[in-house]
Amino acid sequence: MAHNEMDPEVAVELAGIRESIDNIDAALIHMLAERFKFTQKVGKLKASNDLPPSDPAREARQVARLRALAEEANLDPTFAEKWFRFVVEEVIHHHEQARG
Ligand SMILES: C=C(O[C@@H]1C=C(C(=O)O)C=C[C@H]1O)C(=O)O
Repeated sequence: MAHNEMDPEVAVELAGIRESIDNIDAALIHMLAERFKFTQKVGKLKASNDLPPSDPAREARQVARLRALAEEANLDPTFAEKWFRFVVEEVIHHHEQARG
């Protein structure tokens, strides 16, 4: 079999696994969309009460919690923290915009 050809049984197995990956990716997009809906509400609340966009103490608690959850789930805690900080950076950007 040529290097770039796939055994039909392998192709079927791969397609089945990829269906689950596609479902998980779709769920992640929906969960992120919901998370941003709630963080936008926090942004409005902060803007109308003259509170700062970021809350480093809350972030530190969340980082500790998520790192522990990642360890329990056999997910790299450094990756979990990177993901969280990436999302929070976008949230804070939204909160700054909400302040006008
Ligand atoms: C959403 C908030 O605003 C910011 C974003 C956070 C987040 O996305 O988890 C956490 C803390 C804040 O820096 C909040 O204060 O709860």
